[in-house]
Amino acid sequence: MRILVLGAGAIGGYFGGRLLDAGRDVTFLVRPERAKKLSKQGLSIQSASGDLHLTAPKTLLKENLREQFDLVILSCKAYDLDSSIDAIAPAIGPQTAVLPLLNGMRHLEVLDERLGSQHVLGGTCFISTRLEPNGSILHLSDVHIVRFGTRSPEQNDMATNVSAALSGAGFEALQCENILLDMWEKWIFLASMAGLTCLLRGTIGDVAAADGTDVAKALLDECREIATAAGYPPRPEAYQFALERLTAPGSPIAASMLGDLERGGPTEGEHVLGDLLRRRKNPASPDLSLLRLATLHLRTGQIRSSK
Ligand SMILES: NC(=O)C1=CN([C@@H]2O[C@H](COP(=O)(O)OP(=O)(O)OC[C@H]3O[C@@H](n4cnc5c(N)ncnc54)[C@H](OP(=O)(O)O)[C@@H]3O)[C@@H](O)[C@H]2O)C=CC1
Ligand SMILES: CC(C)(CO)C(=O)C(=O)O
Repeated sequence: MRILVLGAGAIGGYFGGRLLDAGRDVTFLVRPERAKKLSKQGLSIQSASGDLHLTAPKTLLKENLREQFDLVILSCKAYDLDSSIDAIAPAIGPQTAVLPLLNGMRHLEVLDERLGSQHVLGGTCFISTRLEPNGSILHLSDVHIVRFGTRSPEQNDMATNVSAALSGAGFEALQCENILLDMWEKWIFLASMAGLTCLLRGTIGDVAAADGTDVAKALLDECREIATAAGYPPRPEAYQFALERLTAPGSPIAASMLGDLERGGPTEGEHVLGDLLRRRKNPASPDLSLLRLATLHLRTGQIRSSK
Protein backbone atom coordinates (compact mmCIF):
# COMPACT_ATOMS: atom_id res chain seq x y z
CA MET A 1 0.00 0.00 0.00
CA ARG A 2 1.38 3.42 -0.94
CA ILE A 3 1.11 5.83 1.99
CA LEU A 4 1.35 9.61 1.78
CA VAL A 5 1.85 11.46 5.07
CA LEU A 6 0.97 15.15 4.93
CA GLY A 7 3.49 16.90 7.18
CA ALA A 8 6.51 15.51 8.96
CA GLY A 9 5.81 17.29 12.24
CA ALA A 10 5.33 15.87 15.72
CA ILE A 11 2.77 13.19 14.86
CA GLY A 12 3.21 12.85 11.08
CA GLY A 13 6.97 12.45 11.51
CA TYR A 14 6.48 10.01 14.38
CA PHE A 15 3.91 7.66 12.86
CA GLY A 16 5.28 8.07 9.33
CA GLY A 17 8.79 7.32 10.61
CA ARG A 18 7.64 4.19 12.43
CA LEU A 19 5.79 2.99 9.31
CA LEU A 20 8.83 3.63 7.15
CA ASP A 21 11.07 1.81 9.61
CA ALA A 22 8.66 -1.15 9.45
CA GLY A 23 9.21 -1.34 5.69
CA ARG A 24 6.02 0.37 4.52
CA ASP A 25 6.04 2.49 1.36
CA VAL A 26 5.85 5.99 2.88
CA THR A 27 6.26 9.39 1.23
CA PHE A 28 6.08 12.66 3.17
CA LEU A 29 4.29 15.55 1.46
CA VAL A 30 6.05 18.56 2.94
CA ARG A 31 6.81 22.23 2.41
CA PRO A 32 10.19 23.35 1.03
CA GLU A 33 11.92 24.09 4.36
CA ARG A 34 10.96 20.71 5.85
CA ALA A 35 12.02 18.97 2.62
CA LYS A 36 15.47 20.58 2.88
CA LYS A 37 15.84 19.58 6.54
CA LEU A 38 14.76 16.00 5.86
CA SER A 39 17.14 15.56 2.96
CA LYS A 40 20.05 17.09 4.92
CA GLN A 41 19.49 15.57 8.34
CA GLY A 42 17.08 12.68 7.79
CA LEU A 43 14.24 11.98 10.20
CA SER A 44 15.12 11.33 13.84
CA ILE A 45 12.86 10.17 16.62
CA GLN A 46 13.88 10.06 20.28
CA SER A 47 11.59 7.74 22.14
CA ALA A 48 11.47 5.42 25.13
CA SER A 49 10.01 2.91 22.67
CA GLY A 50 13.17 3.03 20.57
CA ASP A 51 15.14 5.82 18.89
CA LEU A 52 15.09 5.95 15.13
CA HIS A 53 17.17 7.63 12.46
CA LEU A 54 16.01 7.40 8.85
CA THR A 55 18.59 8.87 6.52
CA ALA A 56 16.63 9.77 3.42
CA PRO A 57 12.86 9.56 3.79
CA LYS A 58 11.05 10.06 0.48
CA THR A 59 9.55 13.54 0.27
CA LEU A 60 7.39 15.38 -2.25
CA LEU A 61 6.51 19.03 -2.64
CA LYS A 62 2.92 19.72 -3.61
CA GLU A 63 3.82 20.97 -7.08
CA ASN A 64 5.44 17.59 -7.79
CA LEU A 65 2.55 15.46 -6.59
CA ARG A 66 1.07 13.78 -9.66
CA GLU A 67 0.27 10.23 -8.51
CA GLN A 68 -2.57 8.81 -6.49
CA PHE A 69 -1.91 7.09 -3.16
CA ASP A 70 -3.83 4.33 -1.35
CA LEU A 71 -3.73 6.00 2.06
CA VAL A 72 -3.22 9.65 2.97
CA ILE A 73 -2.49 10.35 6.64
CA LEU A 74 -3.31 13.95 7.49
CA SER A 75 -1.23 15.34 10.34
CA CYS A 76 -1.32 19.13 10.02
CA LYS A 77 -2.53 21.56 12.67
CA ALA A 78 -6.12 22.71 12.18
CA TYR A 79 -5.08 26.22 11.15
CA ASP A 80 -3.27 24.68 8.14
CA LEU A 81 -6.20 22.50 7.08
CA ASP A 82 -7.15 24.39 3.92
CA SER A 83 -3.63 24.52 2.49
CA SER A 84 -3.12 20.87 3.43
CA ILE A 85 -6.28 19.79 1.59
CA ASP A 86 -5.12 21.74 -1.48
CA ALA A 87 -1.82 19.88 -1.26
CA ILE A 88 -3.23 16.34 -0.92
CA ALA A 89 -6.09 16.72 -3.44
CA PRO A 90 -4.13 15.32 -6.44
CA ALA A 91 -3.29 12.17 -4.43
CA ILE A 92 -6.94 11.20 -4.05
CA GLY A 93 -8.06 8.47 -6.45
CA PRO A 94 -11.34 6.52 -6.44
CA GLN A 95 -10.14 4.09 -3.71
CA THR A 96 -7.97 6.41 -1.60
CA ALA A 97 -8.50 6.43 2.15
CA VAL A 98 -7.84 9.64 4.06
CA LEU A 99 -7.01 9.20 7.73
CA PRO A 100 -6.99 12.50 9.65
CA LEU A 101 -5.26 12.48 13.04
CA LEU A 102 -6.05 16.04 14.10
CA ASN A 103 -7.67 16.72 17.44
CA GLY A 104 -11.28 17.98 17.32
CA MET A 105 -14.08 17.14 14.88
CA ARG A 106 -14.73 20.04 12.55
CA HIS A 107 -12.08 18.96 10.03
CA LEU A 108 -14.27 15.97 9.11
CA GLU A 109 -16.94 18.26 7.66
CA VAL A 110 -14.34 20.27 5.76
CA LEU A 111 -12.67 17.13 4.38
CA ASP A 112 -16.03 15.62 3.39
CA GLU A 113 -16.95 18.74 1.50
CA ARG A 114 -13.63 19.14 -0.27
CA LEU A 115 -12.68 15.50 -0.99
CA GLY A 116 -15.93 13.49 -0.71
CA SER A 117 -17.06 11.77 2.49
CA GLN A 118 -16.50 8.28 1.00
CA HIS A 119 -12.74 8.84 1.34
CA VAL A 120 -12.63 10.19 4.88
CA LEU A 121 -12.20 7.72 7.73
CA GLY A 122 -12.46 8.73 11.38
CA GLY A 123 -9.20 8.84 13.30
CA THR A 124 -7.47 10.10 16.39
CA CYS A 125 -4.20 9.47 18.17
CA PHE A 126 -3.01 9.17 21.73
CA ILE A 127 0.59 10.26 21.93
CA SER A 128 2.64 13.13 23.23
CA THR A 129 5.33 14.23 20.77
CA ARG A 130 7.05 17.48 19.96
CA LEU A 131 8.88 18.69 16.88
CA GLU A 132 12.18 20.09 18.16
CA PRO A 133 13.77 23.19 16.60
CA ASN A 134 16.52 20.96 15.11
CA GLY A 135 13.80 18.98 13.27
CA SER A 136 13.92 15.83 15.38
CA ILE A 137 10.85 14.41 17.06
CA LEU A 138 10.72 13.90 20.79
CA HIS A 139 8.28 11.29 22.08
CA LEU A 140 7.43 12.29 25.64
CA SER A 141 5.79 9.13 26.99
CA ASP A 142 5.54 5.46 26.11
CA VAL A 143 2.00 5.80 24.69
CA HIS A 144 1.63 5.75 20.88
CA ILE A 145 -1.81 4.73 19.70
CA VAL A 146 -3.67 5.42 16.46
CA ARG A 147 -7.39 4.72 16.52
CA PHE A 148 -9.32 4.67 13.29
CA GLY A 149 -12.58 3.39 11.88
CA THR A 150 -15.30 3.68 9.33
CA ARG A 151 -17.93 6.41 9.21
CA SER A 152 -20.19 4.46 6.84
CA PRO A 153 -20.53 0.75 5.94
CA GLU A 154 -19.16 1.45 2.41
CA GLN A 155 -15.76 2.06 4.01
CA ASN A 156 -15.41 -1.47 5.46
CA ASP A 157 -12.94 -2.77 2.85
CA MET A 158 -10.97 0.46 2.99
CA ALA A 159 -10.63 0.16 6.78
CA THR A 160 -9.49 -3.46 6.50
CA ASN A 161 -6.71 -2.38 4.12
CA VAL A 162 -5.72 0.50 6.39
CA SER A 163 -5.60 -1.87 9.34
CA ALA A 164 -3.18 -4.13 7.46
CA ALA A 165 -1.03 -1.15 6.50
CA LEU A 166 -0.78 0.24 10.03
CA SER A 167 -0.47 -2.92 12.10
CA GLY A 168 2.86 -4.30 13.28
CA ALA A 169 4.66 -1.02 12.69
CA GLY A 170 5.95 -0.33 16.22
CA PHE A 171 2.90 1.52 17.55
CA GLU A 172 -0.61 0.45 18.47
CA ALA A 173 -3.11 0.69 15.62
CA LEU A 174 -6.67 -0.01 16.72
CA GLN A 175 -9.67 -0.28 14.44
CA CYS A 176 -12.68 0.97 16.42
CA GLU A 177 -16.36 0.14 16.07
CA ASN A 178 -17.49 3.64 16.94
CA ILE A 179 -14.65 5.92 15.93
CA LEU A 180 -16.76 9.08 16.25
CA LEU A 181 -17.21 8.32 19.95
CA ASP A 182 -13.46 7.78 20.31
CA MET A 183 -12.89 11.13 18.61
CA TRP A 184 -15.37 12.90 20.88
CA GLU A 185 -13.78 11.34 23.96
CA LYS A 186 -10.33 12.48 22.87
CA TRP A 187 -11.75 15.90 21.99
CA ILE A 188 -13.31 16.62 25.37
CA PHE A 189 -10.16 15.42 27.14
CA LEU A 190 -7.91 17.62 24.99
CA ALA A 191 -10.27 20.61 25.15
CA SER A 192 -10.27 20.38 28.95
CA MET A 193 -6.50 19.93 29.05
CA ALA A 194 -5.90 22.85 26.66
CA GLY A 195 -8.55 25.10 28.21
CA LEU A 196 -7.23 24.53 31.72
CA THR A 197 -3.49 24.71 31.10
CA CYS A 198 -3.77 27.73 28.75
CA LEU A 199 -6.19 29.65 30.98
CA LEU A 200 -4.16 29.03 34.13
CA ARG A 201 -0.78 29.06 32.32
CA GLY A 202 0.71 26.03 33.98
CA THR A 203 0.98 22.27 33.93
CA ILE A 204 -1.65 19.97 35.40
CA GLY A 205 0.65 19.61 38.43
CA ASP A 206 0.89 23.40 38.82
CA VAL A 207 -2.90 23.69 38.76
CA ALA A 208 -3.21 20.95 41.40
CA ALA A 209 -0.55 22.64 43.58
CA ALA A 210 -2.50 25.90 43.29
CA ASP A 211 -5.59 24.10 44.67
CA GLY A 212 -7.37 24.08 41.28
CA THR A 213 -8.34 20.45 40.70
CA ASP A 214 -12.03 21.26 41.20
CA VAL A 215 -11.76 23.68 38.27
CA ALA A 216 -10.24 20.92 36.13
CA LYS A 217 -13.16 18.66 36.94
CA ALA A 218 -15.73 21.41 36.36
CA LEU A 219 -14.30 22.14 32.89
CA LEU A 220 -14.27 18.45 31.98
CA ASP A 221 -17.89 18.17 33.15
CA GLU A 222 -18.93 21.12 30.97
CA CYS A 223 -17.30 19.44 27.96
CA ARG A 224 -18.89 16.10 28.82
CA GLU A 225 -22.32 17.77 28.88
CA ILE A 226 -21.82 19.08 25.33
CA ALA A 227 -20.68 15.66 24.08
CA THR A 228 -23.66 14.01 25.74
CA ALA A 229 -26.12 16.48 24.22
CA ALA A 230 -24.52 15.83 20.81
CA GLY A 231 -25.23 12.09 21.20
CA TYR A 232 -21.72 11.03 22.22
CA PRO A 233 -21.73 10.56 26.00
CA PRO A 234 -18.20 9.50 26.96
CA ARG A 235 -17.89 5.96 28.31
CA PRO A 236 -17.22 5.88 32.08
CA GLU A 237 -13.66 4.61 31.57
CA ALA A 238 -12.87 7.44 29.12
CA TYR A 239 -14.25 10.01 31.56
CA GLN A 240 -12.23 8.49 34.42
CA PHE A 241 -9.06 8.41 32.26
CA ALA A 242 -9.51 12.12 31.48
CA LEU A 243 -10.34 13.08 35.07
CA GLU A 244 -7.28 11.30 36.46
CA ARG A 245 -4.95 12.95 33.97
CA LEU A 246 -6.47 16.40 34.47
CA THR A 247 -6.15 16.29 38.24
CA ALA A 248 -2.92 14.31 38.80
CA PRO A 249 -0.78 15.98 41.47
CA GLY A 250 2.76 16.64 40.23
CA SER A 251 1.90 15.97 36.57
CA PRO A 252 4.36 17.79 34.25
CA ILE A 253 1.83 17.69 31.38
CA ALA A 254 0.36 20.74 29.68
CA ALA A 255 -1.37 20.84 26.30
CA SER A 256 0.93 21.63 23.38
CA MET A 257 -1.44 24.55 22.79
CA LEU A 258 0.11 26.32 25.81
CA GLY A 259 3.48 26.25 24.02
CA ASP A 260 1.87 27.64 20.84
CA LEU A 261 0.19 30.39 22.86
CA GLU A 262 3.37 31.34 24.70
CA ARG A 263 5.28 31.54 21.40
CA GLY A 264 2.66 34.02 20.18
CA GLY A 265 1.98 31.87 17.10
CA PRO A 266 -1.34 30.51 15.83
CA THR A 267 -3.18 28.01 18.02
CA GLU A 268 -5.90 25.43 17.46
CA GLY A 269 -8.06 27.31 19.98
CA GLU A 270 -11.04 27.82 17.65
CA HIS A 271 -10.92 24.24 16.35
CA VAL A 272 -10.57 22.61 19.77
CA LEU A 273 -12.38 25.00 22.15
CA GLY A 274 -14.40 27.42 20.00
CA ASP A 275 -16.04 24.63 18.01
CA LEU A 276 -17.03 22.80 21.20
CA LEU A 277 -18.47 26.01 22.65
CA ARG A 278 -20.47 26.63 19.45
CA ARG A 279 -22.07 23.19 19.81
CA ARG A 280 -23.39 23.91 23.29
CA LYS A 281 -27.17 24.09 23.42
CA ASN A 282 -28.89 26.75 25.56
CA PRO A 283 -25.92 28.55 27.13
CA ALA A 284 -26.65 30.70 30.19
CA SER A 285 -26.91 34.45 29.69
CA PRO A 286 -24.46 35.96 30.36
CA ASP A 287 -22.34 32.92 29.59
CA LEU A 288 -19.58 32.89 32.18
CA SER A 289 -18.75 29.21 31.86
CA LEU A 290 -15.16 27.97 32.10
CA LEU A 291 -15.24 26.81 28.48
CA ARG A 292 -16.30 30.28 27.32
CA LEU A 293 -13.60 31.97 29.39
CA ALA A 294 -10.95 29.54 28.13
CA THR A 295 -12.06 30.14 24.52
CA LEU A 296 -12.10 33.92 24.98
CA HIS A 297 -8.67 33.83 26.58
CA LEU A 298 -7.20 32.11 23.52
CA ARG A 299 -9.16 34.26 21.08
CA THR A 300 -8.08 37.48 22.77
CA GLY A 301 -4.46 36.32 22.77
CA GLN A 302 -4.63 35.66 19.02
CA ILE A 303 -6.18 39.07 18.34
CA ARG A 304 -3.51 40.78 20.40
CA SER A 305 -0.59 38.94 18.80
CA SER A 306 -1.89 39.58 15.27
CA LYS A 307 -1.75 43.39 15.76
N1 LIG B 1 1.86 16.53 19.12
C1 LIG B 1 1.07 15.72 19.80
O1 LIG B 1 1.51 15.11 20.80
C2 LIG B 1 -0.34 15.50 19.38
C3 LIG B 1 -0.93 16.24 18.38
N2 LIG B 1 -2.23 15.96 18.00
C4 LIG B 1 -2.88 16.72 16.95
O2 LIG B 1 -2.24 16.40 15.72
C5 LIG B 1 -2.29 17.51 14.81
C6 LIG B 1 -0.87 17.83 14.35
O3 LIG B 1 -0.13 18.26 15.48
P1 LIG B 1 1.46 18.22 15.53
O4 LIG B 1 1.98 17.07 14.78
O5 LIG B 1 1.81 18.39 16.96
O6 LIG B 1 1.81 19.57 14.75
P2 LIG B 1 3.21 20.03 14.13
O7 LIG B 1 3.12 21.50 14.01
O8 LIG B 1 4.35 19.44 14.88
O9 LIG B 1 3.19 19.36 12.68
C7 LIG B 1 2.34 19.76 11.68
C8 LIG B 1 3.08 19.60 10.38
O10 LIG B 1 2.18 19.86 9.32
C9 LIG B 1 2.91 20.46 8.31
N3 LIG B 1 2.07 21.20 7.37
C10 LIG B 1 1.14 22.13 7.64
N4 LIG B 1 0.57 22.58 6.51
C11 LIG B 1 1.18 21.91 5.49
C12 LIG B 1 1.05 21.93 4.09
N5 LIG B 1 0.15 22.73 3.49
N6 LIG B 1 1.84 21.14 3.35
C13 LIG B 1 2.75 20.31 3.95
N7 LIG B 1 2.93 20.24 5.28
C14 LIG B 1 2.15 21.03 6.04
C15 LIG B 1 3.85 21.39 9.02
O11 LIG B 1 4.90 21.68 8.13
P3 LIG B 1 6.18 22.60 8.42
O12 LIG B 1 7.13 21.67 9.05
O13 LIG B 1 6.56 23.06 7.07
O14 LIG B 1 5.71 23.70 9.33
C16 LIG B 1 4.23 20.58 10.24
O15 LIG B 1 5.42 19.87 10.08
C17 LIG B 1 -2.97 18.63 15.59
O16 LIG B 1 -4.33 18.66 15.31
C18 LIG B 1 -2.75 18.23 17.06
O17 LIG B 1 -3.75 18.78 17.92
C19 LIG B 1 -2.92 14.92 18.54
C20 LIG B 1 -2.37 14.16 19.53
C21 LIG B 1 -1.06 14.42 20.07
C1 LIG C 1 -2.39 16.51 25.59
C2 LIG C 1 -1.94 15.68 24.42
C3 LIG C 1 -0.45 15.45 24.46
C4 LIG C 1 -2.65 14.33 24.57
O1 LIG C 1 -2.44 13.43 23.56
C5 LIG C 1 -2.31 16.34 23.10
O2 LIG C 1 -2.99 15.77 22.30
C6 LIG C 1 -1.84 17.72 22.77
O3 LIG C 1 -1.34 18.44 23.62
O4 LIG C 1 -2.00 18.13 21.60
